[in-house]
Order: sequence, then structure tokens, then C-alpha cells
Amino acid sequence: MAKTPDIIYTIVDEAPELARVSLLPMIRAFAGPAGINVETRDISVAGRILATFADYLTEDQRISDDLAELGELVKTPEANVIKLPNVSASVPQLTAAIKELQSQGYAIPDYPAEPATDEEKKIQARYDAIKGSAVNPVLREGNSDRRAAKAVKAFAQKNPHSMGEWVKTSKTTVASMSGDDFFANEKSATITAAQAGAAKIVFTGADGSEKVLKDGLKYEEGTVVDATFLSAKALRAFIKAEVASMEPGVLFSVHLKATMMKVSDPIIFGHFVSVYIEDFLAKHGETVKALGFNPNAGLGDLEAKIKGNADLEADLKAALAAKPPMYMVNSDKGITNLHVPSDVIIDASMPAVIRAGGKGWGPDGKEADTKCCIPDNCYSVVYDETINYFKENGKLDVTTAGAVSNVGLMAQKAEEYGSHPTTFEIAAPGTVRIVLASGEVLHEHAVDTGDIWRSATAKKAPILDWIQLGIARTKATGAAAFWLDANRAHDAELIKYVEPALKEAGIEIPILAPREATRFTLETMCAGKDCVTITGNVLRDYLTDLFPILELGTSAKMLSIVKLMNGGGMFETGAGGTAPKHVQQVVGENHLRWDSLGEFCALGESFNFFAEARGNAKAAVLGAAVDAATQKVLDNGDSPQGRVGQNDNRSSHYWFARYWAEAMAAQGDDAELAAHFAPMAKALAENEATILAELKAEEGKPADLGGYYHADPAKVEAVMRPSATLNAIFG
Ligand SMILES: NC(=O)C1=CN([C@@H]2O[C@H](COP(=O)(O)OP(=O)(O)OC[C@H]3O[C@@H](n4cnc5c(N)ncnc54)[C@H](OP(=O)(O)O)[C@@H]3O)[C@@H](O)[C@H]2O)C=CC1
Ligand SMILES: O=C(O)CCC(=O)C(=O)O
Ligand SMILES: [Mg+2]
Repeated sequence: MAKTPDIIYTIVDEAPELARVSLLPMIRAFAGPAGINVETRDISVAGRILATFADYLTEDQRISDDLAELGELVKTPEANVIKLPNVSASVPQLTAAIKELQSQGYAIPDYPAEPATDEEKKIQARYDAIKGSAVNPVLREGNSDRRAAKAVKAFAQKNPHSMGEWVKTSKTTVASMSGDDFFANEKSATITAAQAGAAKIVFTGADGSEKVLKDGLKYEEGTVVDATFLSAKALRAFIKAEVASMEPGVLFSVHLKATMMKVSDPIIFGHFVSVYIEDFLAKHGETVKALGFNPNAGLGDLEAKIKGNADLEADLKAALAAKPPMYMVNSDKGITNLHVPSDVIIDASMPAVIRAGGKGWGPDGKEADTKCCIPDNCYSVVYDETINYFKENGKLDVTTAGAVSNVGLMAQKAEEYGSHPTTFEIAAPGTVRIVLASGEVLHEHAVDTGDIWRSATAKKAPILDWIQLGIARTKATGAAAFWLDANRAHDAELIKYVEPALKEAGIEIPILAPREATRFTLETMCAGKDCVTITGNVLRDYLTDLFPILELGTSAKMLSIVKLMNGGGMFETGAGGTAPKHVQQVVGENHLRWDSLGEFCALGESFNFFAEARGNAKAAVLGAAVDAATQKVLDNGDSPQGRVGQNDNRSSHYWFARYWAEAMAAQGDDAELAAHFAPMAKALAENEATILAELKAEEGKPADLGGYYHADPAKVEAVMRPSATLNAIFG
């Protein structure tokens, strides 16, 4: 077997992938002399498509299945992975990636939206495994520890970012269903020794017909197993009522996670689309269905399908004009919240609204208050309470606010984010049951056509590990709370684990329902104190964007550590995503505002972990120098900014590498490394003006990347490494 690479750096999508092309050669030039090899593995959407459909490709087009390899590696103590954000593709994104690859000569099949034959069903199933959040749950074999490094927090306090004003009269609200949602219908149980073993999910129709929705499930003792459903009828009634009850001047917005919740949320999104354009669909429903339109793909797909048909285009325009104004993704281009399911992703979109003082962009290109529809009540209360708090107290004072960090239960596909294979859109009225091997029915729900039924699990070992991590972080931080609602079925099962563990550890940490925990955390941070949120998987996701975006202006600067259950380490580069808007700017004017601070933080942690795990003193020297360089990038204001001519990602990498080389040359722990890096530090300093000029030479002009999901490596290299002088130093 090949030797496990010392460190793995991931090949991803969009902005972080562009950044990688500039940064990785530098990282290798530092790690190499210390004898540490840094290899890449491709987890991009395009890479995963090509690996999955190898049988459609020529020999020389085939690539290895890196995600499968990494999925095994993260279960070993040797794992040391620097994981950059990747696109969790919605169907429109997946379709676009397929089209691009086909245009490049890869004979992969189309995505069969409505599979008719067995062959098409198989192809769809293969694509569905690539769709949505198909990477993170596979790699996250440990719980999540996300926090801002002290230097990052201190920098934000000293250099506060812009924040919109919150006023008491703001009309921004959160709207959620009054019942019959995932929250209200949840049932949960912890598997006993007698119940452990095989299980299946069975649907029995009102006519007595039986269908096994999922067979071959296996529950271990101690696993918390939930089942719940969201009523389609209640959802549609809710959407209709919310559209009908809009106040003048307020925008209508929908906030879902149609990427990570890849089965349930695209369907919920589709209901919003079809209710919003119900007048149009009443008239033209059959016609657009025949054209292949599925509301789950969004208004953008509808527009593409009816393009050139003046009657349909006019009727759609009229139908939209008759409804309240929508929250826009891009008002210049007429792209609404309902155009693409993955354009408005709740974890980033709600904090953006809250940071802006409750504002979104309207179709007129002006800011306005917005009604934020978050149908399910499990977590919407967090945003509702945050909005209440800022309406009462005014915007956050970034200069004095404490740091809110998170410990999230995430390992082994915990909770809702692991429910993809066990979520179903119900085809007819009937009953769904989880049946154990003994015949015992664990959970049962009466359901109707269109309801979304799902089961999620959380295993015992990850739960116990999460509680201990929560206790450790609380001891290091001060204030903390477990965000668990004793009145919610799943949370009540978790509390049965938490309470005895806290007692045994002799520590008191409050257990608060999400609304109370939100207020407690906001009050604590506004009093200038740090606070840990100890949460499940969804709140891990939501809160590690919400608080950092308020405190730091972006979640991209977070330390995001995944202590893998079997002893390895994974270091995520921040808590944000792939910033597609940044790529648009590069294509338009060759300026990349992506901040690699998350990469710098992860890199430092990765070296430090390597030093400890392998007893490697050189890695410790590299790690300490990375930390010093990161601090200097912040102190000297070398991070990227938004406009052409200002520092961008490439010039920030120059500064980072220079400070790193200077720190390596100046340290006294390893004379050999100091001697090696002294000439590099000198060359970087002496050539400063030339390098910065070369990096800026092409800015302001369009850039050609030769593709989007599968760009041309030579063209990307030319764009991201335009300085011959810098390249000569790093090879
Ligand atoms: N860990 C992962 O793999 C994750 C992947 N994703 C994926 O990312 C994609 C986009 O998601 P989205 O919801 O738009 O969220 P993003 O976090 O990617 O982007 C939202 C905005 O945050 C700001 N931002 C994010 N990262 C940086 C950075 N490094 N430097 C500077 N600004 C940054 C940008 O603001 P501005 O435009 O103002 O500069 C950006 O437009 C989706 O495909 C999603 O699936 C999302 C989250 C995590
Ligand atoms: O995996 C995904 O789709 C997104 C992950 C994410 O948003 C997060 O972990 O914060
Ligand atoms: Mg997130």
C-alpha cells in the first residue's frame, strides 16, 4: 500500500480553488525542506462526476475516486487533511457542470430529470450521490470545533467592519409554519440492547399496499433514532398565507438549505416556486411540464425553458408582477430568490440580512425590510430571537462583543445532515413505519401525498465525544450552553446523555432551548464575554456563520477543527463556502477578493497537529511561523479587499509567504531551516515592487479561466500566478 501523504490539501471549486492555485506552490516550498509532503486530492464537483462516470470515459480521461479514498483515510490515525470548501451542487449546478464537461469532450450522460428507463434511473442514482452535500458528511468523521483565533478576533475588534443599523420599527420578521412541520411531528428513541440490529422503513398505503422505502438499516445500541415529517398541505397553506399577508414595501424571501438537505429542501423550495407562480401554472402548467420544467429547479429553469415563447414570457412576467416584491440575488440581472435553489442558502443568507440591519435587496435595486420564510420551526426561532434582540438593542458593537465559538455534534453523519438516504417524498396517503428486526415498530406516522418524511440518527460514540469536547471548550472559555429543547423529541433523548455526563464531570453548563440559548448567548457576547454554543449539526452550521459574520464580517476567518474520532485531524478552512460572486469578479475584472485567512489558520493547525502526532519538530517550527505570518498579515492590513488596484488574494499570498519566510529565517529552533529560508526571505523582500506590479499587471481586464466547474489548468495558472519573479522563487 502507498504511504499515506503527510498532509492532504483538497482541490475544490470556485474561489477557494483559484486561491489554491496560487497558495499551494508556496506551501510546498515551505513544507518540502522540512521533509513534509503535501499532496492533493480532488473533491470538486467536476472531479467527482468524472470519477463516478469513469466507464463513460476514455482511458486517458479517467481519474481516481479521491473522495472514496479520503473517506477511508479520515478513519485512520494518520489522517491530516486541509479541507477547503467545495460546491454542494443543486440540480441546476450539477446540470451546468455536466454540460461543461460534455463540451470539453467527456462523453458523460445527461442528468435524467425524469428517468423513464431502468438505465436512466441508474444514471440518476449515480448523479444523485454527487448532488448536494456529498463531501462534507463523508469526511467529517469527527465533531466540530469552530472558533476565531485570538488574533483574528482582536483584529476585528480593532478594525470593525460595516454593520447596518437596526431600528425598533424594522418590519423584518421570520415566518414559520404554525404546526405539522418537522419540529411538531418529530418522534425519537434511543436504541436499547434488545432493539439493536437490522431495521427497515416501510410505507403502507391507505389501500393496504406495502412498499419498503429503505432496507438494510443497522442501528447500534445507544443510537438516537428520529423520525418526522413535514406536511405538504400545511406547507402550501403556509406559503399562500404568507404571500397574501405581505406588508407594502416588504420583500418576500425564503431561506433554506437546498444544498446540504439535498432531498427535503429542494422539494420545499419547489413548493415556494409553484405557489408563488400559481396563476401562471394554473394556465400553463401542462405546457411547461411538457417542456420538462420542475418547480424544484427554480424560476431560472422555467425562464430558460420558455425562452423565445413571447406569450409564456409575458404571462410569467405578469404573474410575478402581481405578487409581492421578491428578495433579489442580483437585481441588475433580475435574479430572484426563487431562481436557483442554491443561490440563497440559509446559513450565509440569514446572517447577511441580520448584519445589514434586517435588509435585503429588492427588484428596484434598493434595500428594504424582508419577511424571511423559514418554514420549519426546529431552528427558525434562533433567527427570530436574534432579530428581536437587535430590534430591542440596536446593532452589535463589534468593538466590544465577546467571541462566540461552537462545538457541534457532527461525526458519522449525525442528525438531519445524515438523513439523505432516509428522506422520502410520500407518493400516496398511508403510514410510514420504522420496523426493527423483531417486528417492533420504533416510530410510526400517518402521512399524505407529497409529505416529506425523514429519519435521522446520531450515534452514541459521537454524542459522548461531543459532550466531552463541549466540556473542554467550556473550561477553556467560560460561559457556554447546550442548545437543547427538552420539549423536542430528539433533544430530549440527547439530554439523557448530557445530564449524567455533566454530573460526572462536576461541571454545570446550562441546557437551554434554542430561543433561550440565543438570547443567553447574545446577552453574554454583548456584555463582552466569550461564549461557547454546544449544539447539534444544523445549529453548528447555522451558528458558525451567524456569529462570525456579525463579529468578524465573514465566517471565512474561523478556525475550523475536526478532531477525527480515530485520532487523525481535519482542518477546514473557515466556516464559509466557495463565494461564487468572487469568481464572477475575477472573470469580469481579474480581481480575487477571496481572503485565505481560513487557509492560513488551517495550515498552522495542520502543521502543529503533525508536529504533535508524529513528534516532528520541524513541523512545529513551520506551524509557529505560519501563526506569526498570519498575525502579521492582519496587523499590516495585507488581507484582500474588494476593488481592482487594492490588495487581492494573490498579493495577500505574497505577503503571507514573505512573513512566513522571514519568521522561518529568524527563528532559532532549527538552524538548518533558518539557513534555508533566509535567501527566500531576502529575495521576496528585494523583489517586492516588481512582484506586486506583476501581480497587478492584468487587473481591471476580463480573465479567461477556460471553464467554470472544470477550468483549464494552464489558464488558471496564468491568471493566479501572473508574477514570473514570484514564480521563480517558488518554482
Ligand atoms: N464547507 C463547505 O464545503 C461549504 C460549502 N459551501 C458551498 O459554497 C457555495 C456558496 O455558498 P454561500 O451560501 O454563497 O456562502 P459563501 O460563504 O460561499 O459566500 C457568501 C459570501 O461570504 C463572503 N465570503 C465567503 N468566503 C469568503 C472569503 N474566503 N473571503 C472573503 N469573503 C468571503 C463573500 O462575501 P462578499 O461577496 O461580500 O465578498 C461571499 O459572497 C455553495 O455551493 C455551498 O454549497 C457553503 C458552505 C460551506
Ligand atoms: O456541506 C455543505 O453543503 C455546507 C457545509 C456548511 O455550510 C458548513 O459546514 O458550515
Ligand atoms: Mg455553513
